[in-house]
Amino acid sequence: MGDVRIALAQIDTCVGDLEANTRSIVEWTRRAAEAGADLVVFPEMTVTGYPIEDLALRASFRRGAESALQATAARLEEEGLGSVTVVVGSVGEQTRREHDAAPARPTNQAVALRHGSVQARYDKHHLPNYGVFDEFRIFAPGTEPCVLEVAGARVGVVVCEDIWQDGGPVAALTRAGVDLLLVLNGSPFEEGKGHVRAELATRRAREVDAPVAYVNMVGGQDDLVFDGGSFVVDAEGRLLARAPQFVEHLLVWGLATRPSDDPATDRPAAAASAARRDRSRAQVAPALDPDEEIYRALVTGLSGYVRKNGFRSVVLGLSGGIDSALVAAISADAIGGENVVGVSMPSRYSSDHSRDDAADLAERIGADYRVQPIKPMVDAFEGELGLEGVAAENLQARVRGVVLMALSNAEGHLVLATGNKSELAVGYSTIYGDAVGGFAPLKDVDKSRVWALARWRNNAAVDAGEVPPIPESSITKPPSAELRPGQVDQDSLPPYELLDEVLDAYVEHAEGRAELLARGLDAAVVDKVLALVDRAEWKRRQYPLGPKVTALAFGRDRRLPITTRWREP
Ligand SMILES: Nc1ncnc2c1ncn2[C@@H]1O[C@H](COP(=O)(O)OP(=O)(O)OC[C@H]2O[C@@H]([n+]3cccc(C(=O)O)c3)[C@H](O)[C@@H]2O)[C@@H](O)[C@H]1O
Ligand SMILES: Nc1ncnc2c1ncn2[C@@H]1O[C@H](COP(=O)(O)OP(=O)(O)OP(=O)(O)O)[C@@H](O)[C@H]1O
Ligand SMILES: NC(=O)CC[C@H](N)C(=O)O
Repeated sequence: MGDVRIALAQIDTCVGDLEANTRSIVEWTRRAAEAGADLVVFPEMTVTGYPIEDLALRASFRRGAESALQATAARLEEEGLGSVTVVVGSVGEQTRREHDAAPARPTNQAVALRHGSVQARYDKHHLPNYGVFDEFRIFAPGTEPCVLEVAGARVGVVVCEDIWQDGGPVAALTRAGVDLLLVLNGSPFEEGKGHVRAELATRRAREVDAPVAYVNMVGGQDDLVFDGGSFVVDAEGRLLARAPQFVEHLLVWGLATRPSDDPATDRPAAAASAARRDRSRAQVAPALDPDEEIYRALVTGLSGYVRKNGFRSVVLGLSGGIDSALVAAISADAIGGENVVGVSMPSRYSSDHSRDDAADLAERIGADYRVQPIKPMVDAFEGELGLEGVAAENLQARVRGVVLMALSNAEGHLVLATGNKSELAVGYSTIYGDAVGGFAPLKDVDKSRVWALARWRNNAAVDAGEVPPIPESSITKPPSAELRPGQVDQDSLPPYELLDEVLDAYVEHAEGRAELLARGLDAAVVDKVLALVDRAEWKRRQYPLGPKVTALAFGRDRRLPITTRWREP
């Protein structure tokens, strides 16, 4: 047996775009073939995109995916790529037993294509059903392991969650003996997850006593961001190759084995670690700094959402504050500053510096900057309705929401909501006001991190010899909604540093009041924050979606009843 060249095609698929996804499979297989690959492996559910949620339950969708898969096999052969073994993911159907009256259930499938036909199919065994995943609802689990023969090597195939659980297919492959374990992944990004994936791969590599090739998808899909970062570890878990994060990439690596009648061991020679060594000089992309990683995840999430939903531009209100400034900078990095419409909407309480900072920011990022005073509109509403207090304050935010939605309707921009995770936690936004929009880039970023990301982005610009996008005063000024004279957030909220500490314990770690007090937190602060968080559940449910970047994002990760009388004792 000679060298087996393996290509990990880290691509960006779009859910439901069978045509584009399969075109991409052919294109990246061509690149892999040019790089001399015997085997090219794509991410989880390549043909359909991931996650497909209840599309899996539509027979018409499953038929469409299967015919796209068959057409891809034929096209690969027609284009002279048939000798490469191509492993892709798709939606499959459970093999039905004879006399089985129940309709076949969908499966999350890996499929090996070669010479124009399907060589093997593997159904994912372990279906994740926690956090953002609901795979038990839509898929039936597989029961059989899968081993491919590629250029004389035995290649085991599993899908994502299969390596997160003990037993099942990895145990079966250990018994069967493999030279390589392939893992097709749709593993959503969250802070620090790279280490977890590497540890898991190491564990499974040692278990099967063979290298593990882990290929992950890249790109944004609704509230999920896929960061790529595909990699290969050897049988001891040492890193051999790693793709960069947040970009499509082809990672090529060579597995070399000695002849199959290895006398050094009585185990199947193909599975013996002594019979394997890595001869590749594949690249190892450097790991990213934590702030850069999150910033780039946000950029990827936003650009994916904009592009895949057919938008070309975004619109947002520029207040001169840090949240809108950071969202504008992320937008400029995602789709180009010229596609960002920033609107300053001064009210009677807007300070001069907030307008200057908004204009300065827009100039720095090259945005389409507009000024739309809202005073006449607010006055008209106030006069007609006779409003005062909170009702009058919120009117300003609501008029701004109307202006942004009007620009969206008239010119086709996606409206961005600028709220951050801390505000979302305590309901500190005006519903149907600054909470309007289609996408909320900072939804999973707490206020402390908002400042850190702004500083990171500005420093990165300085390092690159560019103009920092965010005006320094937007970073240093005290946060204010400017809904009444001299208002600052800290009139009604604890300092953000303290607020974020309480939120981290209560929301992210689901600690109770007693545990919070045991941390030494002030009882009055704890009681206030918990009451605000509990009361704001309904507001969060109506908030636009935004990219998940932490272990626990509001939305699918944290599902609480809105109507509940439970309060922390
Ligand atoms: N359980 C429930 N189910 C359905 N609806 C419920 C509800 N509880 C209240 N409501 C509704 O919610 C309304 C109150 O909510 P809402 O109208 O939003 O108003 P509200 O939450 O009372 O006030 C908005 C707060 O956000 C602050 N803010 C506003 C704008 C920007 C920023 C910022 O810094 O970014 C901060 C502002 O200073 C104020 O403290 C009620 O009138 C009621 O209609
Ligand atoms: N004068 C304004 N002109 C345009 N948009 C505004 C204005 N004031 C508020 N907004 C919009 O409403 C959002 C809520 O901002 P607000 O100033 O109330 O609080 P914030 O959370 O501190 O946000 P920021 O840090 O962006 O100021 C802003 O991010 C911005 O999109
Ligand atoms: N698609 C999957 O099976 C992903 C599940 C796995 N726990 C991950 O987050 O990577």
